[in-house]
Amino acid sequence: MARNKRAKQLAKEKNRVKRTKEEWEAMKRENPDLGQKKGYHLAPKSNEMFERYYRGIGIVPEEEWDDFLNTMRRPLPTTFRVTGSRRQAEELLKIIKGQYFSKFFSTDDDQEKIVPTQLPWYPNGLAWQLDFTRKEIKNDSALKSLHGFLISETESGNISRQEAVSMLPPLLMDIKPHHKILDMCAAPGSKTAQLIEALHSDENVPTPEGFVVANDADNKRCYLMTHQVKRLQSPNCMIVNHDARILPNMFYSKDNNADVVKYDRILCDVPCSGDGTMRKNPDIWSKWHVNGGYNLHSVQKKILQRGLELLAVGGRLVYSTCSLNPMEDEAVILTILNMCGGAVELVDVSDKLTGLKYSKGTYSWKCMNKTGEWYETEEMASKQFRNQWDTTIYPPIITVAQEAKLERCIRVLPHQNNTGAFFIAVLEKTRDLPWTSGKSNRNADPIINPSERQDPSEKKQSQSQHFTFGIRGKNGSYHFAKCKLCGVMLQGRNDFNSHQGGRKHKQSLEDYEQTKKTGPVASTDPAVPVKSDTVAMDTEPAKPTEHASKTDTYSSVADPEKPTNDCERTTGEDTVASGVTEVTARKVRDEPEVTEEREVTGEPGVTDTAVEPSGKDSPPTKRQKMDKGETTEEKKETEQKKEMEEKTKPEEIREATQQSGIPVMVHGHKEDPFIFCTKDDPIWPPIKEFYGIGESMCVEQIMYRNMKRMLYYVTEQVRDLVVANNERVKFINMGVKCFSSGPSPLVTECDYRLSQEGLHVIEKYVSGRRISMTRQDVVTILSCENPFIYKLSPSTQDSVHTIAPGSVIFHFVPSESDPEPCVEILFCGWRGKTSVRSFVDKDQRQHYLRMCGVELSDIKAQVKMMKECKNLLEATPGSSQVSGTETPVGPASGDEAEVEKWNEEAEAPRDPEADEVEEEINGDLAVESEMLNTDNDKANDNNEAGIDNEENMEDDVAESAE
Ligand SMILES: C[S@@+](CC[C@H](N)C(=O)[O-])C[C@H]1O[C@@H](n2cnc3c(N)ncnc32)[C@H](O)[C@@H]1O
Repeated sequence: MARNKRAKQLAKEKNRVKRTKEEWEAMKRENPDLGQKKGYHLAPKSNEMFERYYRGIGIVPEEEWDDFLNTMRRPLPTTFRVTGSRRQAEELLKIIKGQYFSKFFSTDDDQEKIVPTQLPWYPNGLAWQLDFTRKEIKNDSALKSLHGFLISETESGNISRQEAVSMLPPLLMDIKPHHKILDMCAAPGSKTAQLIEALHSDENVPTPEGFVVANDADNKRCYLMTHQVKRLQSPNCMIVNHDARILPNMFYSKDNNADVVKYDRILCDVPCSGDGTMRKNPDIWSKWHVNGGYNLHSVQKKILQRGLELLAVGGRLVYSTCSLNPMEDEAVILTILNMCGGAVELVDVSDKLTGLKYSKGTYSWKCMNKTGEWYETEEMASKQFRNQWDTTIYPPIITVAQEAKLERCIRVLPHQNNTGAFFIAVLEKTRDLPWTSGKSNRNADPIINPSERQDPSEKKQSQSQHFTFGIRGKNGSYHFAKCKLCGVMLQGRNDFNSHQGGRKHKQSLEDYEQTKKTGPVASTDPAVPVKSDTVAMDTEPAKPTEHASKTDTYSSVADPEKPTNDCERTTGEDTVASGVTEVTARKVRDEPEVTEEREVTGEPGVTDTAVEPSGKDSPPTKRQKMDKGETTEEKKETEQKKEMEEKTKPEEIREATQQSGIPVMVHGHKEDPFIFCTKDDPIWPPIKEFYGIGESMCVEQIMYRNMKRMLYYVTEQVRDLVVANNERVKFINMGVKCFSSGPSPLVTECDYRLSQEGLHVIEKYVSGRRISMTRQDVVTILSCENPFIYKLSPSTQDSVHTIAPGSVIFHFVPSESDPEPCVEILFCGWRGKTSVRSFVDKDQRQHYLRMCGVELSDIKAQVKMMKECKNLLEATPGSSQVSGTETPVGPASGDEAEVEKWNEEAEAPRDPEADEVEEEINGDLAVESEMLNTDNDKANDNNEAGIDNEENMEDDVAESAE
């Protein structure tokens, strides 16, 4: 019987796919370009099911529907925000406005111009939006150079290209430097980067004591995030790799009685169907399926539930999705709020969003099945639909939604601000959750399944004693009830049956009794802020149409100008949505299979519900998994785990630990261990001596991996957490690189060189090997490959001569007489016998040159001219000294100084990473630059650097245009 059903369903599904293919073929016939050319923008931007669903549930007011749909079909504008220290950000913004934006405003024809728009709700005017297409980038030189500029400054960590709406959740977290922050689903890390920036944003607190734990379940995406986070150069961040639903507790020390870490701020940017990103990822149009939202509802609830467990009382959690779907948004929030019985509240953040247009969270929605039938209650739903999905997807009665203050949720619709769509709910925990006792013990970690710690003999509770009944369905059964003790709203038979089973309910009862003994937490009912008679109404369920109109549109400030150009965009965030899309697509594809297996097992009640935290809403046990069949995601996870276990050899690690006597940590597959230096580590004294490092720098905060080639620095708090939790938490990455090994015959005392990445963190401890310089010196060093010391200003030369060869810190502090831009510049370099050089990568170098007022874009033309001159000279008979420049390496013959310099530099160690980049930057042209510069003209030096940089920019632009 079950087999027949399965066969039928498969056939049906096949037909559906076939029809879609046929449709696709037909479209291809109509448009021969479709699918032929590279470029996803040719994907069809319509989906009947999508339109039917979203028009039906009413989150978009009818009169705005066309505007909504048209905007969804347009490409997304480019947005970016300026980051870094306040001073640097101000200066960079001046450059952006002066050198780049001004070109857009200078209209010399009647053509519609691109108008950069400031995002009014982003602090200090540091976020901007531009509406342009790739074609426009190609054809417009101003756009091209702006694009190159954005790419370069993004790499150096001074600009973040991020979708506008994606900037909202971190802003609403109200982060302070002492906060312990958790990002539960963090990859690829655009919001993590914003969280780190926020942690470091108070310039009066140079070393924040807080930290960011950035987690993602996908190991590969954790590595993507590593790159993103590295740009921020923060010693306060750790990347970990866990399923957020069962994210392990961290403890403050290894001591068995140690407190569990509770976070002050948590970002729960859950995996979602991603239909809010269709403007950026048009392929979602064809993949979208109504089941996507139902599928993800359960995992979203579990992640949010775990987040709230890990949140400190008084702490704030921001839940967000880039989905429009109430199943993934309000339904998740409401379920979990109900489960928390008043211990968690939605926060009104409307005063923080001045200038942003958005819709309030909706009180109601409807469920649609894949054939387009609508269900407003669980009772209305077909048996198959009921069995297939969680009971918590159905809309609540209006009073419940009102009590939960669902209107405090924020839904940004694309046409409101010309952005992607987004949903945000800001939650605050006012007391311990009903099913936790406040302090977890190690064995109860994670608290995902409190029910399993219950004595089964105590399960039975009297129904009437503990529940207030709500609405009675047509068949006479209650489809709404509220637990008097824990305040949980129960919707439908499944919830009710499982709740009255008393697992979680029993836990709440214990908490209640405990509260009565130890003193009041709340003045009245311990967990239920709601008057029970509010819900004890035997009335008809509220009609969804009543609620749909609750979706008010807000515009607290005058309408910001909205660019309306039809355009395409490129952002650094593409990877975010691709991950999301993957999940969606996978889920939708998996759907018939999962359904079938549930039916085959004959377990209609197997749907996991978040209202019941005990058991059903917890991640499935092994047994359950076998019964239900794992989803593709879970299978992948299991495979990853297996792979990791195979690659981790505990015996070897134990042995290494015993031999070295220092903590050895093994995490993640293919991971080298993280090893922290000890106080008497032999690695440290030569470094300390050579660089004049004070006692205040704690060697135990220095970590290395494998061969001790690179030394990384973390804050004390991060170090303590890593050491205390290395056996339970899978750490992927942390720390900023502060030294790298590179022995040189010129320096016998110390084999380690300073690294630019961690320089700003450790420089305050370094008293030796610092060279103060003028701004012109900075330009000289950054624009020539190995300028002679005599090319520097006299005062700088004096300073250089007091220091022996080796790694150094170059430091420029602007004085009042220095022209703008006026910022402090600090970078690593090398003092050779007769020359100096920088160890700064291409993008950072460009950034510093800009911060010195060098206009890279204008240099290009000059260098082009120089190149032409050079070619002309080469073609001229008798110009032998210039033809020597064709030799890419080695000095020009006969020039003594050049020969000496060449010999010396051959001895100088090079940073392997910097080398790669520098070779790319300098290449033959830089060598040419030195050769061409026979007259020591510094201006020409700068120009040469300019051509390199500009050419690299062009490459970048070309790459991203690909
Ligand atoms: C919407 S994306 C996060 C985007 C990210 N916050 C950002 O701003 O760049 C969702 C992420 O959740 C991850 N994910 C999916 N299921 C997860 C789970 N059970 N636990 C933790 N992460 C999960 C995915 O790998 C994906 O990277």
